[in-house]
Amino acid sequence: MTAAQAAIRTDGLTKDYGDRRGCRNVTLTVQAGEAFGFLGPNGAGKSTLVKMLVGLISPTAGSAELFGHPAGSVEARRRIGYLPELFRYPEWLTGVEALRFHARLCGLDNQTAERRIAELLDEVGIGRRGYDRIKKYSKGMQQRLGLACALIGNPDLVFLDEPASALDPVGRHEVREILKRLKERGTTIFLNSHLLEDVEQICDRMALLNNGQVLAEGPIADLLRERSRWHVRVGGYSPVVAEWLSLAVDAPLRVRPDLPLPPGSDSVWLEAELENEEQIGRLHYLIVEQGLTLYEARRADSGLEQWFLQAVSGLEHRGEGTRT
Ligand SMILES: Nc1ncnc2c1ncn2[C@@H]1O[C@H](COP(=O)(O)OP(=O)(O)OP(=O)(O)O)[C@@H](O)[C@H]1O
Repeated sequence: MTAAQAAIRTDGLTKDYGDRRGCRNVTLTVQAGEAFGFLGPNGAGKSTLVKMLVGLISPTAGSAELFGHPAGSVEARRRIGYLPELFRYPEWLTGVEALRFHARLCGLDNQTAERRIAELLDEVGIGRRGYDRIKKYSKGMQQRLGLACALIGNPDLVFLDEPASALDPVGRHEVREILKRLKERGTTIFLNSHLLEDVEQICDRMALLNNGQVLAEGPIADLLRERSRWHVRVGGYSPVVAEWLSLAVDAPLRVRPDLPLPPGSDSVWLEAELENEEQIGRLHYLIVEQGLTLYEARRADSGLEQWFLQAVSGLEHRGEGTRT
């Protein structure tokens, strides 16, 4: 990819709020068409970075470009959509009126705006409720409206700051599907989220921010190629076989009597700490080879969740109190 094709390029981007650190020396590239996850504990500086990228606040130092244009410039803004983390729309408007307002801001003519609004009401699951006043919307409905507003101008790059935090599991699933469709259409997605499962399913690459600084960055698959915990349910278990399996895969294996079993089952759950995903294939093979029955196998945690917890454990989190 050439420099001009990068959707986002930051160089030493820094923001201080007086003596409080927002972001420090962030250098990142997000290629056009990529879905990029931006993770970090509360107060890490994620929203601060997004606000600089969309041009809502100015950096203290460093620079940022979107599609080769300075962040905040009209040329850059023309290509983006933004769903802020904390947003409120005027409650007396209907959802459709709020969307019309955003369509005007994006410079859409009336005909295009009405067509886009009808498409988006459907896509984000608001439907006919779009004609209700926003004051009657639940938080989840408001979040769906926010997503529609961010997408109204058919942006090349969309910044989503916690787009599913107020949604129930069905709503989260729907938003995930919307983002997957956007990605298929080639839209670049910058996703700030604490919902690690969403990041894991949608994003190609990610960065982890802590205390304003990037701790790790790369393809999710590479970052996750680390130790993971697996649960396998087997029949015909004996301690001797389990010990043999543990030696054969070179990984600790222990029984988990606390995990629920189907009624009447004489199977047991085993937990394996594996260094890499290849080991799980070998473990399955050996279980069957030893004459045990393999009923089910699953990853014990979201791989990303475990990675995140390990990455930030022992580090100082800024929380809301620590100064620069
Ligand atoms: N306008 C502001 N004035 C002063 N300090 C601010 C301001 N905005 C953010 N901060 C501080 O900057 C730091 C980073 O905040 P930011 O909101 O960017 O973090 P975040 O990673 O988005 O957090 P969260 O996950 O909780 O949304 C925090 O310590 C916060 O208190």
